[in-house]
Amino acid sequence: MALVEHELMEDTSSRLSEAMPGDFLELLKPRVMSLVVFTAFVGMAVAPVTPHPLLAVIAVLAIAVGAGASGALNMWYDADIDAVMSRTAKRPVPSGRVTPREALAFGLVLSVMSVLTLALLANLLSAALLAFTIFFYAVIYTMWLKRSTPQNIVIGGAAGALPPVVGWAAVTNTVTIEPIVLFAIIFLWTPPHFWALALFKRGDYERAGVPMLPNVAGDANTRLQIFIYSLLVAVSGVLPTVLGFASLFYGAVSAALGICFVWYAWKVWQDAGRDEKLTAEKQLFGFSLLYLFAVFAVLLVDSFVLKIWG
Ligand code: HEM
Ligand SMILES: CC(C)=CCC/C(C)=C/CC/C(C)=C/COP(=O)(O)OP(=O)(O)O
Repeated sequence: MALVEHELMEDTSSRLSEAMPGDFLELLKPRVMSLVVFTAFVGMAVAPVTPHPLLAVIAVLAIAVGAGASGALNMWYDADIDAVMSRTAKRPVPSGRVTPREALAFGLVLSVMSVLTLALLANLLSAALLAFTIFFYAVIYTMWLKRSTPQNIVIGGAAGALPPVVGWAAVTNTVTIEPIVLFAIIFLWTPPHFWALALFKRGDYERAGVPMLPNVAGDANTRLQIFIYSLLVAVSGVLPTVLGFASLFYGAVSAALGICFVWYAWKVWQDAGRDEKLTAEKQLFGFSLLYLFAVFAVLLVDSFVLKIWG
């Protein structure tokens, strides 16, 4: 009888679910991580070396797997808050398609594999940086900052900004001023990128009890901070030219994109409370994605041209 009771009370999370491969793919946050991996690739491609093509492919794959793994660990830990937010409720863990144990094991195994791959096939510096990035996002941001401070995104943004540094280190075994500038661009870009979304997903974060800036500091304060960060984004975007590792062409394009970024942020600041559909906020979020992709894509083409003709 006792045995039957024990079996009935057994923790069902230890059983394997009937998850499909697509559910595990979703744990990797593929859409967000595609841009993360692109920035890592650009960090690698602008480095003043010509790595063996196989090393470059393996390093990009390792960073992609590490980024995805950190997404799986984030979804494992955040299942409780994801369950109450409309944007995230259908994710594999809160919807029960993947058990928490499976998500945790998946995230841990992929993290170890990605770091070991860089350590064995690239170098220890890039492996340590990747391990630190995964740790920073999965532990420091997800388990601590996200639930405890409205500055969560500002500090946590360091994790999202590190991939180009990892990419650069994988092929050069160094960290110099160039990848630090790429880090700065993404680091300063993260608050306007995320707070624009937080303004139109405010209800979600309120329900989940997550202290995102709009819920804690209020609407007007968030809009002003978005505007200030957007000015810093525009300035950081031209630094590669100012510091001499990108051309005037890159400088002109990134300056134009930076002015557009400031313009969208200005509209968010000025439109405060006037538009119920929050169009300006949605436009700024969309433009933030285009901005980062475009700045890194132009830098990639620029460095390619400079390497050939420079
Ligand atoms: C701590 C830093 C960051 C936070 C908190 C954050 C937050 C978010 C959130 C909540 C979304 C909406 C995702 C969804 O719809 O499920 C999003 C979308 C997105 N983010 Fe970020 N983000 C951060 C950094 C980054 C970085 C560094 C990149 C790329 C370099 C990035 C790229 C994207 C992309 C591409 C999307 C659109 C995804 C889609 O279309 O579904 N984010 N971000
Ligand atoms: C190489 C490597 C390890 C890269 C990691 C890069 C990184 C930290 C990306 C963060 C992007 C992201 C999805 C943030 C979401 O925040 P959230 O978790 O609060 O959003 P959610 O509500 O959508 O889960």
